[in-house]
Amino acid sequence: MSKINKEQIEYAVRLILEAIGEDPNREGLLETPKRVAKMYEEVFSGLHQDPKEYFNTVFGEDHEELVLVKDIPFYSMCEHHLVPFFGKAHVAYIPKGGKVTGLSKLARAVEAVARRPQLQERITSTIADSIVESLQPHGVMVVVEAEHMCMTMRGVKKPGSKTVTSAVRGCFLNDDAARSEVLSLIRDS
Ligand SMILES: Nc1nc2c(ncn2[C@@H]2O[C@H](COP(=O)(O)OP(=O)(O)OP(=O)(O)O)[C@@H](O)[C@H]2O)c(=O)[nH]1
Ligand SMILES: [Zn+2]
Repeated sequence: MSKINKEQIEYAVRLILEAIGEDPNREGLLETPKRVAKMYEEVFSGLHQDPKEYFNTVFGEDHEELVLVKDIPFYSMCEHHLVPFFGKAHVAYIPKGGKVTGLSKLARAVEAVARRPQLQERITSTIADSIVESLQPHGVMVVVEAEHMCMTMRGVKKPGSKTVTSAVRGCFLNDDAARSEVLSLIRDS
């Protein structure tokens, strides 16, 4: 069963509609609280997932070289305004001791972390730390680039501006060449 209380969301959405001066009983809005509740259940489903659970299965592959999954699209909700921010995550790691995970698991972890009220910095560091804790690799590097709707459709109104965050762990911290390699691979399309 879902841990998200859809009835409570529906009630709250009705209140918001009233508060902005709308009539929640007009035909076009009758189903809106239900739709919003269903949408929130989906976009906040990551709150009840642990990204580390995706790394439970590992292949005993003897590859201690770079693995990079880049351009993983994600959608998240800014925790300050509850409007979307979205972009791409790039996840790199150097496995150790045969702990090589499935490539799709890296994308699943991004999804689980993004589908919560979030900050871009926290998405970036949570992904990196989950990989460190689960796979104990030589190093991890996560780069996230995103456009924040709270900076484009409202407030400072700067459409097209992008925020880039990175989290660097393990051997990448002391290895400029390895960091540059990841960055240039991310840039090459
Ligand atoms: N660090 C960080 N800040 C974010 C993120 N998403 C939104 N913000 C910022 O959170 C801040 C909230 O600022 P406040 O002054 O409390 O809220 P506000 O009056 O709505 O701010 P404005 O957006 O400047 O109108 C804004 O500067 C947003 O740009 C994020 O992922 N990381
Ligand atoms: Zn915001």
